[in-house]
Amino acid sequence: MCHHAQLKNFIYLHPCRWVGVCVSMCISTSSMGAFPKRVKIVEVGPRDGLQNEKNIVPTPVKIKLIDMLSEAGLPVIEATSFVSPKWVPQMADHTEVLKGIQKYPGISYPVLTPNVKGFEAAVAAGAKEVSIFGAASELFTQKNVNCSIEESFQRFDGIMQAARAAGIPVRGYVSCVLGCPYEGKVSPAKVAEVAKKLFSMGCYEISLGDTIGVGTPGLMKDMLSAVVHEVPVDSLAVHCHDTYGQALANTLVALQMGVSVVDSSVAGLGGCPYAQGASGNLATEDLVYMLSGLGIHTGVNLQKLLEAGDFICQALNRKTSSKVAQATCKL
Ligand SMILES: CC(C)(COP(=O)([O-])OP(=O)([O-])OC[C@H]1O[C@@H](n2cnc3c(N)ncnc32)[C@H](O)[C@@H]1OP(=O)([O-])[O-])[C@@H](O)C(=O)NCCC(=O)NCCSC(=O)C[C@@](C)(O)CC(=O)[O-]
Repeated sequence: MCHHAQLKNFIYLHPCRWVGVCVSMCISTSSMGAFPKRVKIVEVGPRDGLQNEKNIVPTPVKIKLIDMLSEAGLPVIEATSFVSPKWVPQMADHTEVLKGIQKYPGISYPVLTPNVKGFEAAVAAGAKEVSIFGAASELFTQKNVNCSIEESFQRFDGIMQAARAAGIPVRGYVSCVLGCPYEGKVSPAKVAEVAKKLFSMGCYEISLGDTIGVGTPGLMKDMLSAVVHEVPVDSLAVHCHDTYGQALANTLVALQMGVSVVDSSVAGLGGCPYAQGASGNLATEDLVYMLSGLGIHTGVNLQKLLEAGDFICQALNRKTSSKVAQATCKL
Protein backbone atom coordinates (compact mmCIF):
# COMPACT_ATOMS: atom_id res chain seq x y z
CA MET A 1 0.00 0.00 0.00
CA CYS A 2 1.09 3.55 -0.67
CA HIS A 3 0.94 5.81 2.38
CA HIS A 4 1.17 9.58 2.58
CA ALA A 5 4.52 9.19 4.28
CA GLN A 6 5.77 7.72 1.05
CA LEU A 7 4.78 10.78 -0.98
CA LYS A 8 8.43 11.75 -1.21
CA ASN A 9 8.72 8.83 -3.59
CA PHE A 10 6.26 10.41 -5.98
CA ILE A 11 7.64 12.03 -9.07
CA TYR A 12 6.30 15.35 -10.24
CA LEU A 13 6.02 15.26 -14.00
CA HIS A 14 4.03 18.10 -15.49
CA PRO A 15 2.26 21.28 -14.41
CA CYS A 16 -0.99 20.29 -12.67
CA ARG A 17 -0.22 16.61 -13.08
CA TRP A 18 1.07 14.19 -10.53
CA VAL A 19 1.96 10.67 -11.39
CA GLY A 20 2.47 8.45 -8.42
CA VAL A 21 5.20 5.92 -8.28
CA CYS A 22 5.47 4.23 -4.96
CA VAL A 23 9.01 3.06 -5.28
CA SER A 24 9.00 0.93 -2.15
CA MET A 25 5.89 -0.91 -3.37
CA CYS A 26 6.46 -1.25 -7.08
CA ILE A 27 10.03 -2.29 -7.31
CA SER A 28 12.40 -4.23 -5.16
CA THR A 29 15.81 -3.24 -6.36
CA SER A 30 17.45 -5.68 -3.97
CA SER A 31 16.08 -8.67 -5.90
CA MET A 32 17.29 -7.18 -9.17
CA GLY A 33 20.99 -7.05 -8.41
CA ALA A 34 23.19 -4.08 -7.71
CA PHE A 35 22.69 -0.86 -9.61
CA PRO A 36 25.04 2.12 -9.82
CA LYS A 37 24.09 4.91 -7.39
CA ARG A 38 24.44 7.53 -10.11
CA VAL A 39 24.09 7.36 -13.86
CA LYS A 40 25.60 9.86 -16.27
CA ILE A 41 23.17 10.48 -19.12
CA VAL A 42 24.68 11.47 -22.45
CA GLU A 43 21.95 13.33 -24.35
CA VAL A 44 22.38 12.64 -28.06
CA GLY A 45 19.12 14.13 -29.39
CA PRO A 46 20.56 17.28 -30.99
CA ARG A 47 23.03 15.18 -32.99
CA ASP A 48 21.75 11.61 -33.35
CA GLY A 49 18.15 12.79 -33.20
CA LEU A 50 18.32 15.60 -35.70
CA GLN A 51 20.87 14.16 -38.17
CA ASN A 52 18.15 11.92 -39.53
CA GLU A 53 15.46 14.55 -40.13
CA LYS A 54 14.51 14.93 -43.79
CA ASN A 55 13.75 18.64 -43.57
CA ILE A 56 16.61 20.85 -42.46
CA VAL A 57 15.94 21.92 -38.88
CA PRO A 58 16.58 25.67 -38.52
CA THR A 59 19.75 26.48 -36.59
CA PRO A 60 17.93 28.62 -33.95
CA VAL A 61 15.68 25.63 -33.17
CA LYS A 62 18.72 23.40 -32.61
CA ILE A 63 20.29 26.04 -30.39
CA LYS A 64 17.13 26.52 -28.35
CA LEU A 65 16.77 22.75 -27.90
CA ILE A 66 20.32 22.44 -26.59
CA ASP A 67 19.84 25.41 -24.25
CA MET A 68 16.65 23.81 -22.87
CA LEU A 69 18.47 20.51 -22.36
CA SER A 70 21.23 22.36 -20.50
CA GLU A 71 18.56 23.99 -18.37
CA ALA A 72 17.18 20.51 -17.60
CA GLY A 73 20.53 19.50 -16.10
CA LEU A 74 21.82 16.95 -18.62
CA PRO A 75 25.55 16.63 -17.84
CA VAL A 76 26.60 15.81 -21.42
CA ILE A 77 24.83 17.05 -24.55
CA GLU A 78 26.16 15.91 -27.91
CA ALA A 79 25.66 19.11 -29.85
CA THR A 80 26.33 18.36 -33.53
CA SER A 81 28.78 16.63 -35.85
CA PHE A 82 31.58 17.93 -38.02
CA VAL A 83 31.02 15.42 -40.80
CA SER A 84 30.89 16.10 -44.51
CA PRO A 85 27.80 18.18 -45.39
CA LYS A 86 27.61 16.16 -48.61
CA TRP A 87 27.02 13.05 -46.52
CA VAL A 88 24.83 14.53 -43.78
CA PRO A 89 23.41 17.90 -44.88
CA GLN A 90 21.39 18.19 -41.67
CA MET A 91 24.60 18.80 -39.68
CA ALA A 92 26.06 21.40 -42.08
CA ASP A 93 25.40 24.22 -39.58
CA HIS A 94 27.67 22.59 -36.97
CA THR A 95 29.82 25.70 -36.45
CA GLU A 96 26.84 28.03 -35.97
CA VAL A 97 25.22 25.57 -33.54
CA LEU A 98 28.34 25.09 -31.43
CA LYS A 99 29.07 28.79 -31.33
CA GLY A 100 25.42 29.74 -30.71
CA ILE A 101 24.62 27.59 -27.67
CA GLN A 102 25.00 28.75 -24.10
CA LYS A 103 27.81 26.79 -22.47
CA TYR A 104 26.74 25.96 -18.93
CA PRO A 105 29.53 25.36 -16.42
CA GLY A 106 29.94 21.66 -15.69
CA ILE A 107 28.15 20.52 -18.87
CA SER A 108 30.08 18.99 -21.78
CA TYR A 109 29.05 19.58 -25.38
CA PRO A 110 30.95 16.95 -27.41
CA VAL A 111 30.72 16.75 -31.20
CA LEU A 112 31.31 13.95 -33.69
CA THR A 113 34.46 14.12 -35.83
CA PRO A 114 35.11 11.51 -38.55
CA ASN A 115 38.57 12.72 -39.60
CA VAL A 116 41.22 15.34 -38.89
CA LYS A 117 39.45 17.85 -41.13
CA GLY A 118 36.35 17.56 -38.94
CA PHE A 119 38.43 17.66 -35.77
CA GLU A 120 40.16 20.88 -36.79
CA ALA A 121 36.87 22.52 -37.76
CA ALA A 122 35.35 21.44 -34.43
CA VAL A 123 38.22 22.87 -32.39
CA ALA A 124 38.10 26.12 -34.39
CA ALA A 125 34.39 26.35 -33.51
CA GLY A 126 35.18 25.94 -29.82
CA ALA A 127 34.74 22.19 -29.21
CA LYS A 128 36.23 21.06 -25.90
CA GLU A 129 35.48 17.36 -26.45
CA VAL A 130 35.01 15.19 -29.54
CA SER A 131 33.80 11.69 -30.38
CA ILE A 132 35.09 9.34 -33.01
CA PHE A 133 32.80 6.67 -34.39
CA GLY A 134 33.73 3.19 -35.52
CA ALA A 135 31.74 0.02 -35.96
CA ALA A 136 32.00 -3.72 -35.41
CA SER A 137 30.70 -4.35 -38.93
CA GLU A 138 32.80 -4.00 -42.06
CA LEU A 139 29.87 -3.24 -44.38
CA PHE A 140 28.34 -0.65 -42.06
CA THR A 141 31.71 1.08 -41.80
CA GLN A 142 31.91 1.26 -45.60
CA LYS A 143 28.41 2.71 -45.89
CA ASN A 144 28.79 5.13 -42.99
CA VAL A 145 32.30 6.51 -43.45
CA ASN A 146 33.38 5.15 -46.82
CA CYS A 147 36.32 3.03 -45.65
CA SER A 148 37.19 -0.29 -44.01
CA ILE A 149 37.40 -0.80 -40.24
CA GLU A 150 41.20 -0.87 -40.53
CA GLU A 151 41.26 2.38 -42.51
CA SER A 152 38.92 3.97 -39.97
CA PHE A 153 41.51 3.24 -37.25
CA GLN A 154 44.16 5.00 -39.35
CA ARG A 155 41.90 8.07 -39.53
CA PHE A 156 41.29 7.88 -35.79
CA ASP A 157 45.05 7.78 -35.20
CA GLY A 158 45.35 11.23 -36.76
CA ILE A 159 42.48 12.56 -34.65
CA MET A 160 43.90 11.04 -31.45
CA GLN A 161 47.29 12.63 -32.08
CA ALA A 162 45.75 16.04 -32.74
CA ALA A 163 43.45 15.68 -29.71
CA ARG A 164 46.32 14.72 -27.42
CA ALA A 165 48.29 17.76 -28.57
CA ALA A 166 45.29 20.02 -27.94
CA GLY A 167 44.32 18.38 -24.61
CA ILE A 168 40.89 17.41 -25.95
CA PRO A 169 39.23 14.29 -24.49
CA VAL A 170 37.91 11.80 -27.06
CA ARG A 171 34.96 9.45 -26.71
CA GLY A 172 34.72 6.40 -28.96
CA TYR A 173 31.60 4.84 -30.44
CA VAL A 174 31.24 1.28 -31.63
CA SER A 175 28.17 0.86 -33.84
CA CYS A 176 26.28 -2.35 -34.69
CA VAL A 177 27.14 -4.04 -31.40
CA LEU A 178 23.97 -6.15 -31.39
CA GLY A 179 23.35 -6.42 -35.12
CA CYS A 180 24.09 -4.79 -38.45
CA PRO A 181 21.66 -3.64 -41.15
CA TYR A 182 23.94 -5.14 -43.84
CA GLU A 183 25.66 -8.11 -42.17
CA GLY A 184 23.03 -9.27 -39.69
CA LYS A 185 24.59 -10.91 -36.64
CA VAL A 186 27.71 -9.35 -35.16
CA SER A 187 29.86 -11.42 -32.82
CA PRO A 188 30.54 -10.19 -29.28
CA ALA A 189 34.23 -10.99 -29.92
CA LYS A 190 34.33 -8.49 -32.81
CA VAL A 191 32.66 -5.81 -30.67
CA ALA A 192 35.19 -6.46 -27.89
CA GLU A 193 38.07 -6.21 -30.38
CA VAL A 194 36.95 -2.84 -31.78
CA ALA A 195 36.12 -1.48 -28.31
CA LYS A 196 39.53 -2.56 -27.00
CA LYS A 197 41.28 -0.91 -29.94
CA LEU A 198 39.48 2.43 -29.41
CA PHE A 199 40.19 2.29 -25.67
CA SER A 200 43.86 1.49 -26.19
CA MET A 201 44.11 4.39 -28.65
CA GLY A 202 43.14 6.72 -25.79
CA CYS A 203 39.34 7.10 -25.86
CA TYR A 204 38.29 7.76 -22.26
CA GLU A 205 34.86 6.19 -22.78
CA ILE A 206 33.48 3.66 -25.24
CA SER A 207 29.82 3.89 -26.19
CA LEU A 208 28.37 0.61 -27.46
CA GLY A 209 25.64 1.30 -30.01
CA ASP A 210 22.75 -0.95 -30.90
CA THR A 211 22.45 1.13 -34.06
CA ILE A 212 19.34 -0.54 -35.45
CA GLY A 213 17.72 -1.48 -32.15
CA VAL A 214 17.52 -5.22 -32.80
CA GLY A 215 19.12 -6.35 -29.53
CA THR A 216 17.42 -8.15 -26.69
CA PRO A 217 18.57 -8.38 -23.05
CA GLY A 218 20.24 -11.76 -23.61
CA LEU A 219 22.27 -10.42 -26.53
CA MET A 220 23.22 -7.35 -24.49
CA LYS A 221 24.43 -9.58 -21.65
CA ASP A 222 26.52 -11.77 -23.98
CA MET A 223 28.03 -8.76 -25.77
CA LEU A 224 28.86 -6.89 -22.55
CA SER A 225 30.32 -10.04 -20.98
CA ALA A 226 32.82 -10.13 -23.86
CA VAL A 227 33.59 -6.40 -23.82
CA VAL A 228 34.22 -6.09 -20.06
CA HIS A 229 37.18 -8.47 -20.47
CA GLU A 230 38.84 -5.84 -22.67
CA VAL A 231 37.57 -2.46 -21.39
CA PRO A 232 36.89 -1.56 -17.74
CA VAL A 233 33.15 -1.42 -17.16
CA ASP A 234 33.36 2.10 -15.73
CA SER A 235 34.67 3.28 -19.12
CA LEU A 236 31.68 1.84 -20.99
CA ALA A 237 28.40 3.40 -22.07
CA VAL A 238 25.40 1.91 -23.84
CA HIS A 239 23.53 3.55 -26.70
CA CYS A 240 20.30 1.72 -27.51
CA HIS A 241 17.95 2.47 -30.35
CA ASP A 242 14.38 1.44 -29.72
CA THR A 243 13.28 -0.03 -33.06
CA TYR A 244 11.94 -3.21 -31.46
CA GLY A 245 10.96 -1.63 -28.14
CA GLN A 246 13.90 -3.23 -26.31
CA ALA A 247 16.01 -0.18 -25.51
CA LEU A 248 14.93 0.28 -21.88
CA ALA A 249 15.21 -3.46 -21.12
CA ASN A 250 18.64 -3.65 -22.74
CA THR A 251 19.78 -0.61 -20.80
CA LEU A 252 18.55 -2.11 -17.54
CA VAL A 253 20.66 -5.22 -18.17
CA ALA A 254 23.69 -3.03 -18.82
CA LEU A 255 23.10 -1.18 -15.53
CA GLN A 256 22.88 -4.51 -13.70
CA MET A 257 26.23 -5.42 -15.22
CA GLY A 258 27.85 -2.26 -13.83
CA VAL A 259 27.53 0.22 -16.72
CA SER A 260 26.78 3.70 -15.38
CA VAL A 261 26.79 5.84 -18.53
CA VAL A 262 23.76 5.75 -20.81
CA ASP A 263 23.14 7.58 -24.09
CA SER A 264 19.58 8.62 -24.83
CA SER A 265 17.66 11.11 -26.87
CA VAL A 266 14.98 13.58 -25.84
CA ALA A 267 11.55 12.55 -27.19
CA GLY A 268 13.18 9.38 -28.52
CA LEU A 269 14.45 11.24 -31.60
CA GLY A 270 17.10 9.58 -33.66
CA GLY A 271 18.37 7.21 -36.24
CA CYS A 272 21.34 6.88 -38.51
CA PRO A 273 21.18 8.02 -42.14
CA TYR A 274 23.22 4.92 -43.06
CA ALA A 275 21.08 2.42 -41.13
CA GLN A 276 17.71 2.54 -42.85
CA GLY A 277 14.70 1.59 -40.78
CA ALA A 278 16.44 2.24 -37.46
CA SER A 279 14.16 4.20 -35.20
CA GLY A 280 15.08 6.67 -32.51
CA ASN A 281 17.14 6.23 -29.39
CA LEU A 282 15.88 5.34 -25.99
CA ALA A 283 13.87 8.41 -24.93
CA THR A 284 15.69 10.39 -22.23
CA GLU A 285 12.38 11.05 -20.44
CA ASP A 286 11.74 7.29 -20.13
CA LEU A 287 15.28 6.65 -18.95
CA VAL A 288 15.10 9.40 -16.30
CA TYR A 289 11.72 8.10 -15.11
CA MET A 290 13.05 4.54 -14.74
CA LEU A 291 16.26 5.62 -13.01
CA SER A 292 14.33 7.88 -10.67
CA GLY A 293 12.03 4.99 -9.81
CA LEU A 294 15.08 2.88 -8.99
CA GLY A 295 16.44 5.63 -6.75
CA ILE A 296 19.39 6.25 -9.09
CA HIS A 297 20.63 9.83 -9.20
CA THR A 298 20.94 11.61 -12.58
CA GLY A 299 20.70 15.29 -11.70
CA VAL A 300 18.13 15.74 -14.47
CA ASN A 301 14.94 17.73 -13.91
CA LEU A 302 12.24 15.64 -15.59
CA GLN A 303 9.78 18.52 -15.81
CA LYS A 304 12.24 20.69 -17.76
CA LEU A 305 13.25 17.73 -19.89
CA LEU A 306 9.59 17.17 -20.84
CA GLU A 307 9.37 20.82 -21.84
CA ALA A 308 12.41 20.42 -24.10
CA GLY A 309 10.74 17.35 -25.64
CA ASP A 310 7.50 19.27 -26.19
CA PHE A 311 9.46 22.09 -27.81
CA ILE A 312 11.32 19.95 -30.34
CA CYS A 313 8.25 17.83 -31.17
CA GLN A 314 6.26 20.97 -31.90
CA ALA A 315 9.12 22.37 -34.00
CA LEU A 316 9.34 19.13 -36.00
CA ASN A 317 5.56 18.75 -36.07
CA ARG A 318 5.72 15.20 -34.77
CA LYS A 319 4.53 13.10 -31.87
CA THR A 320 6.96 12.28 -29.11
CA SER A 321 8.24 8.70 -28.93
CA SER A 322 8.66 8.99 -25.17
CA LYS A 323 6.09 6.88 -23.35
CA VAL A 324 6.48 9.06 -20.26
CA ALA A 325 5.75 12.22 -22.26
CA GLN A 326 2.75 10.54 -23.90
CA ALA A 327 1.41 9.34 -20.57
CA THR A 328 1.75 12.69 -18.83
CA CYS A 329 0.06 14.50 -21.70
CA LYS A 330 -3.03 12.32 -21.26
CA LEU A 331 -3.32 13.01 -17.54
C1 LIG B 1 33.94 10.35 -43.23
C2 LIG B 1 33.53 11.01 -44.54
C3 LIG B 1 33.88 12.47 -44.51
C4 LIG B 1 34.31 10.33 -45.66
O1 LIG B 1 33.74 10.70 -46.91
P1 LIG B 1 34.59 10.65 -48.24
O2 LIG B 1 33.69 11.09 -49.36
O3 LIG B 1 35.25 9.33 -48.38
O4 LIG B 1 35.72 11.73 -47.88
P2 LIG B 1 36.71 12.56 -48.72
O5 LIG B 1 37.89 12.76 -47.83
O6 LIG B 1 36.92 11.95 -50.08
O7 LIG B 1 35.96 13.96 -48.88
C5 LIG B 1 34.84 14.15 -49.72
C6 LIG B 1 34.37 15.58 -49.59
O8 LIG B 1 33.90 15.82 -48.27
C7 LIG B 1 34.70 16.83 -47.63
N1 LIG B 1 34.93 16.46 -46.25
C8 LIG B 1 35.58 15.39 -45.79
N2 LIG B 1 35.55 15.38 -44.45
C9 LIG B 1 34.88 16.48 -44.08
C10 LIG B 1 34.52 16.98 -42.82
N3 LIG B 1 34.85 16.39 -41.67
N4 LIG B 1 33.79 18.12 -42.77
C11 LIG B 1 33.44 18.75 -43.91
N5 LIG B 1 33.74 18.30 -45.14
C12 LIG B 1 34.46 17.16 -45.21
C13 LIG B 1 35.98 16.87 -48.44
O9 LIG B 1 36.60 18.12 -48.33
C14 LIG B 1 35.48 16.59 -49.84
O10 LIG B 1 34.87 17.75 -50.35
P3 LIG B 1 35.01 18.11 -51.93
O11 LIG B 1 36.48 18.17 -52.21
O12 LIG B 1 34.32 17.01 -52.67
O13 LIG B 1 34.30 19.45 -52.03
C15 LIG B 1 32.02 10.83 -44.80
O14 LIG B 1 31.77 9.47 -45.01
C16 LIG B 1 31.17 11.30 -43.65
O15 LIG B 1 31.12 12.49 -43.34
N6 LIG B 1 30.44 10.38 -43.00
C17 LIG B 1 29.65 10.70 -41.83
C18 LIG B 1 28.48 9.79 -41.74
C19 LIG B 1 27.69 10.11 -40.49
O16 LIG B 1 27.72 11.22 -39.99
N7 LIG B 1 26.93 9.13 -39.99
C20 LIG B 1 26.12 9.31 -38.81
C21 LIG B 1 26.94 9.37 -37.55
S1 LIG B 1 27.36 7.76 -36.92
C22 LIG B 1 25.96 7.29 -36.05
O17 LIG B 1 24.94 7.91 -36.13
C23 LIG B 1 26.06 6.10 -35.13
C24 LIG B 1 26.15 6.49 -33.66
C25 LIG B 1 27.42 7.30 -33.38
O18 LIG B 1 25.06 7.31 -33.27
C26 LIG B 1 26.17 5.25 -32.75
C27 LIG B 1 25.11 4.20 -33.10
O19 LIG B 1 23.90 4.49 -33.04
O20 LIG B 1 25.52 3.10 -33.41
